[in-house]
Amino acid sequence: MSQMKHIDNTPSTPGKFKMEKSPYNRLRVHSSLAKLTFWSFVFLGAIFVFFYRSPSSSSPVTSDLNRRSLRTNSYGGPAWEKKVRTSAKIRSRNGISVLVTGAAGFVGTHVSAALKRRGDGVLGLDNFNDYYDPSLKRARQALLERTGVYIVEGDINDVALLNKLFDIVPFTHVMHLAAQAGVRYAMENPSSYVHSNVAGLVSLLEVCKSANPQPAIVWASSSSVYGLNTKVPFSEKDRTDQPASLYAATKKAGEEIAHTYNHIYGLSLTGLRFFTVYGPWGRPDMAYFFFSRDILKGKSIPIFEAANHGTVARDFTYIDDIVKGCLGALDTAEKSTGSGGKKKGPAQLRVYNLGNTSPVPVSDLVSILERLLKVKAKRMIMKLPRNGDVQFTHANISLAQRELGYKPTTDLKTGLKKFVQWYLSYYGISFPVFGST
Ligand SMILES: O=C(O)[C@H]1O[C@H](OP(=O)(O)OP(=O)(O)OC[C@H]2O[C@@H](n3ccc(=O)[nH]c3=O)[C@H](O)[C@@H]2O)[C@H](O)[C@@H](O)[C@H]1O
Repeated sequence: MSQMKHIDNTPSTPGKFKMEKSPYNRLRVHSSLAKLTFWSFVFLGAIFVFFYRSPSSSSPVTSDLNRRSLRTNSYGGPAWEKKVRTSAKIRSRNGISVLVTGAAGFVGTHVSAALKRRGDGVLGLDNFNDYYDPSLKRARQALLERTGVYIVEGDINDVALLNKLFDIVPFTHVMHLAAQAGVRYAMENPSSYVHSNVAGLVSLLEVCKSANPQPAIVWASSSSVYGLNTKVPFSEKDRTDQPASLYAATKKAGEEIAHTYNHIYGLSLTGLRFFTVYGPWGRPDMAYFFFSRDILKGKSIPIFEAANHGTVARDFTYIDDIVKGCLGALDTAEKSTGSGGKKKGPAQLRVYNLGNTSPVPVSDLVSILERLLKVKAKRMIMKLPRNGDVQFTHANISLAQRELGYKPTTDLKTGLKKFVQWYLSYYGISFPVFGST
């Protein structure tokens, strides 16, 4: 303490000390001090105004990113590294080690659990944002923890964290499922789509390209890239240059970005176009999920229809079928060819539809839910809003069938029954629902 005082009182330069001795200088010093104090206040005032009044600091983008806790929590230390290593440890012959981004998400949880079950090493990464109820994500995390999968809490835009993970584990594969999902929400919060689906993808690929060895990457694209395409069923060869939502546009951008990283750096990249995936542990922002909630509550549900009472339909695909498609893509992914950020030869670049090949009108989806929940829905027929929805989706899956061994086996009725079973038990609703279907 006394030492501190001594340091504080010591003039920093001998010259300053000398100045204090002349009365003239003292006067000058006082007036300079007054000036200094005045300008300090002006400066502090300006800082206050900048940080608390600036429109950019309270802009929806900044406040939204803060609110949605996209920042990486602290990480590091031997205990943390041990958890990372243990989770990613391969436990079967010919197993792979996979970094699963978006592991606390719907598809991420199911894929992580399936990989772990067959003995692969799995490390999860998720930012636990609040796009929908984070407690559901925490429940999925708890589920995965029980199977031995650790989820690192962090954002895919955090390059330092990603590099650290690759330093600790030489991942053979990345299953990239972290994304801003939802077609309609893109009009409310466009920047979150750019943040996760474009910037986040680039930061992940930047890290993958420099990793040694480079991993093979399988990632989630979307059926929405077909946009206004009217040729059915949708084939991978069809045009995808007419997206109907910003969500679709960012997924399409992802496919082009994948092409670039494959071309320049020799990264092995496989994009999977998921078709309206549903099932237990699903996303509450999706229609089948909130329809179930609102039917049980006796609330009316908006059912979209196209012009001239046209049917709106989706190729709803059950989660277990999607998981098989993801594993098929991982298992057939060839190695990346680059090293040290340099391409050494051509690498695999693939895109597949993962759908069910059987579109169902949304009104039929509601009828199935009514039977399962034993409650009549209050239907409110509405015109399909012009906010990104397309009238129908229908996947041609012959390419995935041929090359990934993908073969969906669950129809909507069977899949929704499993969903409703899970929904009632998860939310503790006791209800004599089953038996009649
Ligand atoms: O395949 C995809 O790539 C996308 O699938 C999913 O989008 P969608 O197919 O639009 O699913 P979802 O919202 O459940 O609406 C289902 C149906 O209900 C209709 N719908 C919807 C809301 C409503 O209030 N009323 C209604 O009729 C609606 O018109 C639609 O016909 C994912 O959310 C998206 O993240 C992405 O992965």
